[in-house]
Amino acid sequence: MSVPSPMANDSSFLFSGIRFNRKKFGADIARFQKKDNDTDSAKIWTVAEDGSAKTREAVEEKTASTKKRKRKGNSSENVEGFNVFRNSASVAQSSGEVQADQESIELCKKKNKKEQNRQLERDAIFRKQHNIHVSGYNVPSPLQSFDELKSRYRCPSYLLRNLKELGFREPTPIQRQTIPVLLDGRECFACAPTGSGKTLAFVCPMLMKLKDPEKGGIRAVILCHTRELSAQIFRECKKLAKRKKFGIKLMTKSLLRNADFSKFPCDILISTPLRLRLAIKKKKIDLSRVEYLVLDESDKLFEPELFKQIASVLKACSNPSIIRSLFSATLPDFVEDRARELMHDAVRVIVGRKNMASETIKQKLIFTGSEEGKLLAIRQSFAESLNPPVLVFLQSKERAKELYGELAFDNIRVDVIHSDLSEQERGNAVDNFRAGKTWVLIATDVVARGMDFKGVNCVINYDFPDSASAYVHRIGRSGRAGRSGEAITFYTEEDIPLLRNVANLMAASGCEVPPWLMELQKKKWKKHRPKRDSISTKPDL
Ligand SMILES: Nc1ncnc2c1ncn2[C@@H]1O[C@H](COP(=O)(O)OP(=O)(O)OP(=O)(O)O)[C@@H](O)[C@H]1O
Repeated sequence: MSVPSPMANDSSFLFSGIRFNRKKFGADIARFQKKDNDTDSAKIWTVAEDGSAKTREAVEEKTASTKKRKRKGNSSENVEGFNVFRNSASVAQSSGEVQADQESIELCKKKNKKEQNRQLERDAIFRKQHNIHVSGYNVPSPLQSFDELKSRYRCPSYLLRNLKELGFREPTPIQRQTIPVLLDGRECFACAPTGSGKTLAFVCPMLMKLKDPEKGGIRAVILCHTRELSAQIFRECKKLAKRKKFGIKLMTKSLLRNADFSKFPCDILISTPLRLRLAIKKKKIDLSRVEYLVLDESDKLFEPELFKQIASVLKACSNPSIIRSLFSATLPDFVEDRARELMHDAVRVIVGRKNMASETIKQKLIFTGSEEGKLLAIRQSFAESLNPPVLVFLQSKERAKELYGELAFDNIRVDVIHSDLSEQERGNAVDNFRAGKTWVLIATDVVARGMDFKGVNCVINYDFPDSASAYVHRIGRSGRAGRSGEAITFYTEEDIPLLRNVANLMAASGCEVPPWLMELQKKKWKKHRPKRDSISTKPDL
Protein backbone atom coordinates (compact mmCIF):
# COMPACT_ATOMS: atom_id res chain seq x y z
CA MET A 1 0.00 0.00 0.00
CA SER A 2 1.51 3.34 -0.98
CA VAL A 3 1.56 6.13 1.56
CA PRO A 4 0.98 9.59 0.19
CA SER A 5 3.10 12.35 1.59
CA PRO A 6 1.44 14.18 4.44
CA MET A 7 2.85 17.38 3.00
CA ALA A 8 0.76 17.12 -0.18
CA ASN A 9 -2.51 17.48 1.58
CA ASP A 10 -3.03 17.47 5.32
CA SER A 11 -5.86 14.98 5.28
CA SER A 12 -4.81 12.72 2.43
CA PHE A 13 -2.48 10.56 4.46
CA LEU A 14 -5.32 9.60 6.69
CA PHE A 15 -6.84 7.66 3.84
CA SER A 16 -3.88 5.81 2.45
CA GLY A 17 -5.12 3.17 0.03
CA ILE A 18 -8.58 4.67 -0.42
CA ARG A 19 -9.96 6.10 -3.62
CA PHE A 20 -11.55 9.27 -2.51
CA ASN A 21 -13.79 11.69 -4.35
CA ARG A 22 -12.32 15.04 -3.26
CA LYS A 23 -14.69 17.07 -5.42
CA LYS A 24 -17.77 15.56 -3.90
CA PHE A 25 -16.57 15.90 -0.33
CA GLY A 26 -14.65 19.17 -0.66
CA ALA A 27 -16.76 20.94 1.94
CA ASP A 28 -16.14 18.23 4.48
CA ILE A 29 -12.42 18.19 3.78
CA ALA A 30 -12.26 21.93 4.34
CA ARG A 31 -14.16 21.61 7.59
CA PHE A 32 -12.06 18.71 8.77
CA GLN A 33 -8.80 20.45 7.92
CA LYS A 34 -9.78 23.57 9.75
CA LYS A 35 -10.87 21.84 12.87
CA ASP A 36 -8.37 19.08 13.21
CA ASN A 37 -5.15 20.37 11.79
CA ASP A 38 -3.55 20.11 15.15
CA THR A 39 -5.48 17.41 16.87
CA ASP A 40 -4.16 14.03 17.81
CA SER A 41 -6.39 12.34 15.27
CA ALA A 42 -4.84 14.27 12.41
CA LYS A 43 -1.43 13.12 13.49
CA ILE A 44 -2.11 9.44 13.98
CA TRP A 45 -0.16 8.52 10.89
CA THR A 46 2.89 10.47 10.10
CA VAL A 47 6.11 10.05 8.18
CA ALA A 48 9.22 9.15 10.07
CA GLU A 49 12.67 10.54 9.33
CA ASP A 50 13.43 7.55 7.13
CA GLY A 51 10.37 8.32 5.04
CA SER A 52 8.35 5.33 6.12
CA ALA A 53 4.85 5.65 7.47
CA LYS A 54 4.67 4.98 11.19
CA THR A 55 2.24 5.41 14.00
CA ARG A 56 2.67 8.61 15.96
CA GLU A 57 3.81 6.57 18.93
CA ALA A 58 6.54 4.82 16.95
CA VAL A 59 7.90 8.09 15.65
CA GLU A 60 7.79 9.68 19.08
CA GLU A 61 9.63 6.73 20.54
CA LYS A 62 12.30 7.06 17.88
CA THR A 63 12.86 10.78 18.02
CA ALA A 64 11.84 11.21 21.67
CA SER A 65 10.97 14.75 20.70
CA THR A 66 7.41 15.14 21.82
CA LYS A 67 5.93 14.94 25.24
CA LYS A 68 4.71 11.68 26.68
CA ARG A 69 1.08 10.92 25.98
CA LYS A 70 -1.14 8.45 27.62
CA ARG A 71 -0.65 5.13 25.85
CA LYS A 72 -3.94 3.81 27.01
CA GLY A 73 -5.87 6.03 24.66
CA ASN A 74 -3.83 5.40 21.55
CA SER A 75 -5.88 2.73 19.92
CA SER A 76 -9.12 4.56 20.40
CA GLU A 77 -7.53 7.74 19.11
CA ASN A 78 -6.54 5.90 15.95
CA VAL A 79 -10.08 4.97 15.22
CA GLU A 80 -11.41 8.31 16.29
CA GLY A 81 -9.59 9.99 13.41
CA PHE A 82 -11.81 8.10 11.02
CA ASN A 83 -14.91 8.41 13.09
CA VAL A 84 -14.86 12.17 12.93
CA PHE A 85 -15.18 11.98 9.20
CA ARG A 86 -17.50 9.05 8.98
CA ASN A 87 -20.07 10.58 11.27
CA SER A 88 -20.52 13.50 8.96
CA ALA A 89 -23.96 13.06 7.49
CA SER A 90 -22.88 14.31 4.10
CA VAL A 91 -20.44 11.44 3.61
CA ALA A 92 -21.62 8.32 1.95
CA GLN A 93 -18.70 6.09 1.19
CA SER A 94 -19.06 3.27 -1.23
CA SER A 95 -18.83 -0.21 0.26
CA GLY A 96 -15.40 -0.65 -1.41
CA GLU A 97 -14.11 2.48 0.25
CA VAL A 98 -15.40 1.36 3.62
CA GLN A 99 -13.74 -1.99 3.22
CA ALA A 100 -10.39 -0.43 2.28
CA ASP A 101 -10.78 1.93 5.16
CA GLN A 102 -11.34 -0.94 7.55
CA GLU A 103 -8.50 -2.98 6.11
CA SER A 104 -6.20 -0.07 6.76
CA ILE A 105 -7.41 0.19 10.35
CA GLU A 106 -7.01 -3.54 10.84
CA LEU A 107 -3.49 -3.46 9.46
CA CYS A 108 -2.59 -0.58 11.70
CA LYS A 109 -4.11 -2.35 14.70
CA LYS A 110 -2.28 -5.57 13.87
CA LYS A 111 1.04 -3.75 13.59
CA ASN A 112 0.43 -1.99 16.87
CA LYS A 113 -0.62 -5.21 18.53
CA LYS A 114 2.46 -7.03 17.25
CA GLU A 115 4.78 -4.31 18.50
CA GLN A 116 2.92 -4.21 21.83
CA ASN A 117 3.29 -7.97 22.20
CA ARG A 118 6.98 -7.80 21.42
CA GLN A 119 7.39 -5.06 24.03
CA LEU A 120 5.48 -7.14 26.57
CA GLU A 121 7.83 -10.05 25.92
CA ARG A 122 10.90 -7.85 26.29
CA ASP A 123 9.49 -6.44 29.54
CA ALA A 124 8.77 -9.90 30.91
CA ILE A 125 12.34 -11.06 30.18
CA PHE A 126 13.81 -7.93 31.72
CA ARG A 127 11.64 -8.26 34.83
CA LYS A 128 12.65 -11.88 35.21
CA GLN A 129 16.32 -10.90 35.05
CA HIS A 130 15.77 -8.41 37.84
CA ASN A 131 13.44 -10.55 39.90
CA ILE A 132 10.56 -8.11 39.51
CA HIS A 133 7.00 -9.40 39.73
CA VAL A 134 4.07 -7.22 38.76
CA SER A 135 0.36 -7.47 38.62
CA GLY A 136 -2.20 -4.97 37.48
CA TYR A 137 -3.60 -3.66 34.25
CA ASN A 138 -1.29 -2.26 31.58
CA VAL A 139 1.86 -2.04 33.72
CA PRO A 140 4.43 0.30 32.15
CA SER A 141 7.79 -1.07 31.00
CA PRO A 142 10.55 -1.11 33.60
CA LEU A 143 13.41 1.37 33.31
CA GLN A 144 16.52 0.09 31.57
CA SER A 145 18.62 2.94 32.95
CA PHE A 146 18.38 6.36 34.59
CA ASP A 147 18.98 7.90 31.13
CA GLU A 148 15.59 6.56 30.12
CA LEU A 149 14.07 8.97 32.61
CA LYS A 150 15.07 11.68 30.18
CA SER A 151 14.13 10.00 26.92
CA ARG A 152 10.84 8.55 28.15
CA TYR A 153 9.75 11.07 30.75
CA ARG A 154 11.71 14.28 30.10
CA CYS A 155 13.37 14.16 33.48
CA PRO A 156 14.78 17.59 34.30
CA SER A 157 18.56 17.81 34.14
CA TYR A 158 18.96 18.96 37.77
CA LEU A 159 17.61 15.61 38.94
CA LEU A 160 19.78 13.54 36.60
CA ARG A 161 22.76 15.51 37.76
CA ASN A 162 21.89 14.93 41.40
CA LEU A 163 21.48 11.19 40.81
CA LYS A 164 24.91 11.12 39.23
CA GLU A 165 26.49 13.11 42.03
CA LEU A 166 24.97 10.78 44.61
CA GLY A 167 26.69 7.92 42.82
CA PHE A 168 23.50 6.22 41.62
CA ARG A 169 24.53 4.72 38.30
CA GLU A 170 21.85 2.12 37.73
CA PRO A 171 18.33 1.98 39.11
CA THR A 172 17.71 -0.83 41.59
CA PRO A 173 14.96 -3.31 40.63
CA ILE A 174 12.31 -1.59 42.74
CA GLN A 175 13.24 1.75 41.18
CA ARG A 176 13.17 0.27 37.66
CA GLN A 177 9.53 -0.69 38.02
CA THR A 178 7.86 1.70 40.46
CA ILE A 179 9.29 4.91 38.99
CA PRO A 180 7.54 4.39 35.61
CA VAL A 181 4.38 3.21 37.37
CA LEU A 182 4.19 6.40 39.43
CA LEU A 183 5.22 8.61 36.53
CA ASP A 184 2.36 7.14 34.53
CA GLY A 185 0.05 8.41 37.24
CA ARG A 186 -0.76 4.96 38.60
CA GLU A 187 -1.19 4.10 42.25
CA CYS A 188 0.93 1.24 43.54
CA PHE A 189 1.89 -0.93 46.45
CA ALA A 190 5.39 -2.26 46.47
CA CYS A 191 7.50 -4.69 48.45
CA ALA A 192 11.27 -4.99 48.04
CA PRO A 193 14.09 -6.12 50.32
CA THR A 194 15.56 -3.88 53.01
CA GLY A 195 18.23 -1.51 51.71
CA SER A 196 17.12 -1.82 48.09
CA GLY A 197 16.47 1.88 47.44
CA LYS A 198 12.75 2.27 48.04
CA THR A 199 13.16 5.89 49.17
CA LEU A 200 14.45 6.99 45.79
CA ALA A 201 11.74 4.86 44.16
CA PHE A 202 9.08 7.22 45.50
CA VAL A 203 10.97 10.52 45.87
CA CYS A 204 12.30 10.61 42.30
CA PRO A 205 8.90 10.36 40.52
CA MET A 206 7.41 12.74 43.08
CA LEU A 207 9.94 15.45 42.23
CA MET A 208 9.41 14.86 38.52
CA LYS A 209 5.64 15.07 38.82
CA LEU A 210 5.74 18.22 40.95
CA LYS A 211 7.89 19.81 38.23
CA ASP A 212 8.39 23.25 39.78
CA PRO A 213 7.96 24.79 43.21
CA GLU A 214 4.54 26.32 43.86
CA LYS A 215 3.12 28.36 46.67
CA GLY A 216 -0.46 27.21 46.74
CA GLY A 217 -0.51 24.72 49.64
CA ILE A 218 0.72 21.24 50.41
CA ARG A 219 1.23 19.19 47.24
CA ALA A 220 2.81 15.97 48.44
CA VAL A 221 2.96 14.10 51.73
CA ILE A 222 5.29 11.32 52.85
CA LEU A 223 4.25 9.49 56.00
CA CYS A 224 6.49 7.21 58.01
CA HIS A 225 6.25 5.74 61.48
CA THR A 226 9.11 7.43 63.39
CA ARG A 227 10.66 10.88 63.68
CA GLU A 228 14.09 9.43 62.89
CA LEU A 229 12.88 7.97 59.63
CA SER A 230 11.02 11.21 58.76
CA ALA A 231 14.24 13.15 59.32
CA GLN A 232 16.19 10.71 57.16
CA ILE A 233 13.68 10.90 54.29
CA PHE A 234 13.66 14.70 54.61
CA ARG A 235 17.44 14.71 54.10
CA GLU A 236 17.19 12.35 51.13
CA CYS A 237 14.53 14.56 49.52
CA LYS A 238 16.73 17.62 49.99
CA LYS A 239 19.71 15.88 48.39
CA LEU A 240 17.68 14.76 45.40
CA ALA A 241 16.03 18.15 44.98
CA LYS A 242 19.31 20.10 45.15
CA ARG A 243 19.43 23.05 42.69
CA LYS A 244 15.63 23.31 42.65
CA LYS A 245 13.92 25.48 45.20
CA PHE A 246 11.21 23.09 46.27
CA GLY A 247 9.60 23.80 49.61
CA ILE A 248 10.38 20.58 51.49
CA LYS A 249 9.31 20.56 55.14
CA LEU A 250 9.76 18.19 58.03
CA MET A 251 6.94 18.18 60.57
CA THR A 252 8.95 18.80 63.71
CA LYS A 253 7.57 19.55 67.14
CA SER A 254 8.37 23.23 66.71
CA LEU A 255 6.77 23.40 63.25
CA LEU A 256 3.67 21.77 64.67
CA ARG A 257 3.60 24.26 67.52
CA ASN A 258 4.50 27.46 65.71
CA ALA A 259 3.60 27.23 62.04
CA ASP A 260 0.66 29.12 60.62
CA PHE A 261 -0.76 26.33 58.51
CA SER A 262 -3.26 28.64 56.84
CA LYS A 263 -0.29 30.19 55.03
CA PHE A 264 1.78 27.16 54.43
CA PRO A 265 3.36 26.89 51.01
CA CYS A 266 4.93 23.47 50.87
CA ASP A 267 5.69 21.17 47.97
CA ILE A 268 6.58 18.11 50.06
CA LEU A 269 5.71 17.52 53.70
CA ILE A 270 7.30 14.65 55.61
CA SER A 271 5.68 13.64 58.87
CA THR A 272 4.80 10.91 61.29
CA PRO A 273 1.07 10.12 61.29
CA LEU A 274 0.66 11.32 64.85
CA ARG A 275 2.00 14.80 64.19
CA LEU A 276 0.08 15.19 60.97
CA ARG A 277 -3.11 14.09 62.68
CA LEU A 278 -2.52 16.68 65.39
CA ALA A 279 -1.96 19.32 62.73
CA ILE A 280 -5.23 18.33 61.07
CA LYS A 281 -7.18 18.36 64.32
CA LYS A 282 -5.73 21.35 66.11
CA LYS A 283 -4.21 23.49 63.42
CA LYS A 284 -6.63 22.80 60.60
CA ILE A 285 -3.86 22.07 58.14
CA ASP A 286 -5.33 21.81 54.65
CA LEU A 287 -4.44 18.61 52.79
CA SER A 288 -7.13 18.89 50.14
CA ARG A 289 -4.63 19.84 47.44
CA VAL A 290 -2.27 16.93 48.07
CA GLU A 291 -1.50 15.25 44.75
CA TYR A 292 0.89 12.56 46.00
CA LEU A 293 0.76 10.56 49.18
CA VAL A 294 3.36 7.96 50.14
CA LEU A 295 2.99 5.58 53.05
CA ASP A 296 6.49 4.30 53.77
CA GLU A 297 6.82 1.21 55.96
CA SER A 298 3.18 0.84 55.09
CA ASP A 299 2.59 -2.42 56.97
CA LYS A 300 3.67 -0.70 60.18
CA LEU A 301 1.37 2.25 59.45
CA PHE A 302 -1.54 -0.11 58.91
CA GLU A 303 -1.10 -1.76 62.31
CA PRO A 304 -4.01 -1.01 64.67
CA GLU A 305 -2.14 1.47 66.87
CA LEU A 306 -1.28 3.73 63.94
CA PHE A 307 -4.18 3.06 61.64
CA LYS A 308 -6.49 5.55 63.31
CA GLN A 309 -4.00 8.33 62.64
CA ILE A 310 -3.50 7.15 59.07
CA ALA A 311 -7.24 7.06 58.50
CA SER A 312 -7.61 10.72 59.40
CA VAL A 313 -4.76 11.67 57.05
CA LEU A 314 -6.27 9.63 54.23
CA LYS A 315 -9.59 11.35 54.79
CA ALA A 316 -8.03 14.82 54.82
CA CYS A 317 -6.21 14.12 51.53
CA SER A 318 -9.45 14.57 49.63
CA ASN A 319 -8.16 15.48 46.18
CA PRO A 320 -9.94 12.97 43.89
CA SER A 321 -6.95 12.68 41.56
CA ILE A 322 -4.45 11.95 44.32
CA ILE A 323 -1.82 9.26 43.58
CA ARG A 324 -1.12 7.07 46.60
CA SER A 325 1.64 4.55 47.01
CA LEU A 326 2.64 2.07 49.69
CA PHE A 327 6.18 0.82 50.22
CA SER A 328 7.73 -1.70 52.58
CA ALA A 329 10.09 -4.66 52.79
CA THR A 330 7.25 -6.68 54.27
CA LEU A 331 3.74 -6.72 52.89
CA PRO A 332 1.31 -8.92 54.81
CA ASP A 333 -1.89 -9.99 53.12
CA PHE A 334 -4.07 -7.70 55.25
CA VAL A 335 -2.13 -4.67 53.97
CA GLU A 336 -2.55 -5.82 50.39
CA ASP A 337 -6.29 -6.14 51.02
CA ARG A 338 -6.44 -2.64 52.49
CA ALA A 339 -4.39 -1.28 49.59
CA ARG A 340 -6.79 -2.79 47.08
CA GLU A 341 -9.78 -1.30 48.89
CA LEU A 342 -8.11 2.07 49.08
CA MET A 343 -6.58 2.49 45.66
CA HIS A 344 -7.84 2.72 42.13
CA ASP A 345 -6.44 0.34 39.57
CA ALA A 346 -3.24 -0.06 41.57
CA VAL A 347 -0.16 -1.85 40.33
CA ARG A 348 1.43 -4.42 42.64
CA VAL A 349 5.20 -4.63 42.47
CA ILE A 350 7.18 -7.27 44.35
CA VAL A 351 10.95 -7.64 44.10
CA GLY A 352 12.18 -11.11 44.98
CA ARG A 353 9.82 -12.90 47.31
CA LYS A 354 7.47 -11.10 49.62
CA ASN A 355 8.57 -10.67 53.26
CA MET A 356 12.03 -12.06 52.66
CA ALA A 357 15.28 -11.08 54.38
CA SER A 358 17.97 -9.54 52.22
CA GLU A 359 20.18 -12.14 50.55
CA THR A 360 23.36 -10.19 51.27
CA ILE A 361 23.18 -10.86 55.02
CA LYS A 362 24.94 -13.84 56.61
CA GLN A 363 22.60 -15.02 59.36
CA LYS A 364 23.44 -17.05 62.47
CA LEU A 365 21.53 -18.41 65.46
CA ILE A 366 23.30 -18.81 68.81
CA PHE A 367 21.90 -20.66 71.80
CA THR A 368 22.83 -18.77 74.93
CA GLY A 369 20.86 -20.79 77.48
CA SER A 370 19.99 -17.92 79.81
CA GLU A 371 20.15 -14.15 80.19
CA GLU A 372 23.56 -14.53 81.81
CA GLY A 373 24.65 -16.52 78.82
CA LYS A 374 23.62 -13.68 76.50
CA LEU A 375 25.70 -11.13 78.34
CA LEU A 376 28.65 -13.46 78.31
CA ALA A 377 28.20 -14.16 74.60
CA ILE A 378 28.04 -10.50 73.59
CA ARG A 379 31.09 -9.61 75.68
CA GLN A 380 33.00 -12.53 74.26
CA SER A 381 32.01 -11.61 70.71
CA PHE A 382 33.17 -8.00 71.21
CA ALA A 383 36.40 -9.14 72.82
CA GLU A 384 37.21 -11.52 69.98
CA SER A 385 36.27 -9.35 67.04
CA LEU A 386 34.39 -6.14 67.41
CA ASN A 387 33.81 -4.89 63.91
CA PRO A 388 31.87 -1.63 64.28
CA PRO A 389 29.36 -0.31 63.59
CA VAL A 390 27.21 -2.85 65.41
CA LEU A 391 23.51 -2.55 66.23
CA VAL A 392 22.03 -4.50 69.14
CA PHE A 393 18.26 -4.95 69.42
CA LEU A 394 16.29 -5.62 72.61
CA GLN A 395 12.60 -6.15 73.15
CA SER A 396 11.95 -3.19 75.48
CA LYS A 397 13.39 0.15 76.53
CA GLU A 398 13.91 -1.15 80.08
CA ARG A 399 16.07 -3.96 78.80
CA ALA A 400 17.92 -1.63 76.42
CA LYS A 401 18.77 0.61 79.38
CA GLU A 402 19.91 -2.39 81.41
CA LEU A 403 22.26 -3.65 78.73
CA TYR A 404 23.61 -0.13 78.23
CA GLY A 405 24.25 -0.01 81.98
CA GLU A 406 26.34 -3.20 81.66
CA LEU A 407 28.32 -2.32 78.54
CA ALA A 408 28.86 1.39 79.17
CA PHE A 409 31.83 0.65 81.41
CA ASP A 410 33.47 -1.89 79.12
CA ASN A 411 36.07 -0.35 76.95
CA ILE A 412 33.85 0.24 73.92
CA ARG A 413 32.03 3.28 72.59
CA VAL A 414 28.45 2.37 73.23
CA ASP A 415 25.21 4.35 73.18
CA VAL A 416 21.53 3.62 73.54
CA ILE A 417 18.36 4.76 71.75
CA HIS A 418 14.77 4.22 72.86
CA SER A 419 11.49 6.09 73.13
CA ASP A 420 12.13 7.54 76.61
CA LEU A 421 14.80 9.85 75.19
CA SER A 422 13.96 13.33 73.97
CA GLU A 423 13.85 14.07 70.24
CA GLN A 424 17.19 15.82 70.56
CA GLU A 425 18.80 12.90 72.41
CA ARG A 426 17.50 10.42 69.88
CA GLY A 427 18.78 12.59 67.05
CA ASN A 428 22.21 12.78 68.69
CA ALA A 429 22.35 9.02 69.18
CA VAL A 430 21.60 8.49 65.48
CA ASP A 431 24.07 11.16 64.34
CA ASN A 432 26.90 9.84 66.53
CA PHE A 433 26.35 6.32 65.28
CA ARG A 434 26.33 7.56 61.68
CA ALA A 435 29.49 9.56 62.24
CA GLY A 436 31.32 6.55 63.72
CA LYS A 437 31.62 8.15 67.16
CA THR A 438 29.49 5.34 68.57
CA TRP A 439 30.64 1.81 67.77
CA VAL A 440 27.80 -0.13 69.31
CA LEU A 441 24.26 1.24 69.35
CA ILE A 442 21.86 -0.52 71.69
CA ALA A 443 18.31 -0.04 70.49
CA THR A 444 14.70 -0.97 70.68
CA ASP A 445 12.65 -1.49 67.54
CA VAL A 446 12.39 2.29 67.22
CA VAL A 447 15.25 2.15 64.70
CA ALA A 448 14.53 -1.33 63.35
CA ARG A 449 12.77 -0.12 60.22
CA GLY A 450 13.80 2.18 57.46
CA MET A 451 16.92 3.62 59.07
CA ASP A 452 19.81 3.70 56.64
CA PHE A 453 22.98 3.49 58.72
CA LYS A 454 25.53 2.97 56.03
CA GLY A 455 27.94 0.12 56.54
CA VAL A 456 26.49 -1.55 59.65
CA ASN A 457 28.63 -4.68 59.80
CA CYS A 458 26.62 -6.65 62.27
CA VAL A 459 23.15 -6.71 63.81
CA ILE A 460 22.74 -8.63 67.04
CA ASN A 461 19.27 -9.71 68.08
CA TYR A 462 20.05 -9.79 71.79
CA ASP A 463 16.37 -10.51 72.33
CA PHE A 464 14.61 -12.72 69.85
CA PRO A 465 12.41 -10.62 67.54
CA ASP A 466 8.70 -10.54 68.23
CA SER A 467 7.56 -11.21 64.65
CA ALA A 468 8.82 -12.31 61.26
CA SER A 469 8.70 -8.74 59.98
CA ALA A 470 10.67 -7.49 63.00
CA TYR A 471 13.37 -10.05 62.17
CA VAL A 472 13.50 -9.01 58.50
CA HIS A 473 13.63 -5.27 59.26
CA ARG A 474 16.07 -5.49 62.19
CA ILE A 475 18.67 -7.53 60.34
CA GLY A 476 18.06 -5.36 57.27
CA ARG A 477 19.95 -2.50 58.97
CA SER A 478 23.03 -4.27 57.66
CA GLY A 479 23.71 -5.60 54.17
CA ARG A 480 22.27 -2.49 52.49
CA ALA A 481 22.59 -1.31 48.90
CA GLY A 482 24.19 -4.58 47.83
CA ARG A 483 26.83 -4.62 50.59
CA SER A 484 27.35 -7.68 52.73
CA GLY A 485 26.34 -7.84 56.37
CA GLU A 486 25.99 -10.17 59.30
CA ALA A 487 23.14 -10.94 61.69
CA ILE A 488 23.38 -12.92 64.92
CA THR A 489 20.27 -13.96 66.82
CA PHE A 490 20.59 -15.14 70.41
CA TYR A 491 17.96 -17.55 71.66
CA THR A 492 17.04 -19.13 74.96
CA GLU A 493 14.55 -21.82 75.94
CA GLU A 494 11.68 -19.33 75.71
CA ASP A 495 12.43 -18.70 72.06
CA ILE A 496 12.67 -22.30 70.89
CA PRO A 497 8.99 -22.53 69.82
CA LEU A 498 9.67 -19.82 67.21
CA LEU A 499 13.08 -21.01 66.12
CA ARG A 500 11.77 -22.82 63.08
CA ASN A 501 10.12 -19.61 61.83
CA VAL A 502 13.44 -17.78 61.82
CA ALA A 503 15.13 -20.84 60.31
CA ASN A 504 12.63 -20.65 57.45
CA LEU A 505 13.39 -16.98 56.86
CA MET A 506 17.10 -17.80 56.88
CA ALA A 507 16.71 -20.64 54.42
CA ALA A 508 14.49 -18.56 52.13
CA SER A 509 17.18 -15.92 51.82
CA GLY A 510 19.84 -18.46 50.95
CA CYS A 511 21.50 -19.08 54.33
CA GLU A 512 22.60 -22.54 55.34
CA VAL A 513 20.44 -23.92 58.14
CA PRO A 514 21.23 -27.11 60.07
CA PRO A 515 18.72 -29.84 59.11
CA TRP A 516 17.57 -30.38 62.71
CA LEU A 517 16.30 -26.79 62.78
CA MET A 518 14.16 -27.40 59.72
CA GLU A 519 12.64 -30.41 61.43
CA LEU A 520 11.33 -28.40 64.35
CA GLN A 521 7.65 -27.68 64.44
CA LYS A 522 6.47 -24.42 62.96
CA LYS A 523 4.36 -22.23 65.19
CA LYS A 524 2.22 -19.25 64.30
CA TRP A 525 3.95 -15.99 65.27
CA LYS A 526 2.21 -14.14 68.03
CA LYS A 527 3.71 -11.03 69.56
CA HIS A 528 6.69 -12.79 71.08
CA ARG A 529 7.88 -10.84 74.09
CA PRO A 530 8.36 -13.38 76.87
CA LYS A 531 9.10 -12.17 80.37
CA ARG A 532 12.84 -12.40 80.66
CA ASP A 533 15.18 -12.27 83.66
CA SER A 534 16.88 -8.96 84.26
CA ILE A 535 20.11 -8.29 82.36
CA SER A 536 21.58 -6.21 85.12
CA THR A 537 24.31 -7.81 87.22
CA LYS A 538 24.32 -4.95 89.69
CA PRO A 539 22.70 -5.64 93.03
CA ASP A 540 19.31 -3.97 93.55
CA LEU A 541 19.65 -0.96 95.78
N1 LIG B 1 20.21 3.29 42.44
C1 LIG B 1 20.99 3.20 43.49
N2 LIG B 1 22.28 2.85 43.38
C2 LIG B 1 23.07 2.74 44.46
N3 LIG B 1 22.68 2.99 45.72
C3 LIG B 1 21.38 3.35 45.90
C4 LIG B 1 20.49 3.48 44.80
N4 LIG B 1 19.30 3.86 45.29
C5 LIG B 1 19.43 3.98 46.63
N5 LIG B 1 20.68 3.67 46.99
C6 LIG B 1 21.24 3.66 48.37
O1 LIG B 1 20.78 2.45 48.98
C7 LIG B 1 20.66 2.64 50.38
C8 LIG B 1 19.34 2.06 50.87
O2 LIG B 1 18.28 2.82 50.35
P1 LIG B 1 16.91 3.00 51.14
O3 LIG B 1 17.17 3.49 52.51
O4 LIG B 1 16.00 3.77 50.28
O5 LIG B 1 16.45 1.47 51.23
P2 LIG B 1 15.02 0.88 51.54
O6 LIG B 1 14.71 -0.09 50.48
O7 LIG B 1 14.05 1.97 51.81
O8 LIG B 1 15.33 0.08 52.89
P3 LIG B 1 14.37 -0.23 54.14
O9 LIG B 1 13.42 -1.30 53.69
O10 LIG B 1 15.29 -0.74 55.17
O11 LIG B 1 13.67 1.01 54.50
C9 LIG B 1 20.80 4.12 50.64
O12 LIG B 1 22.06 4.36 51.21
C10 LIG B 1 20.70 4.76 49.28
O13 LIG B 1 21.47 5.91 49.18
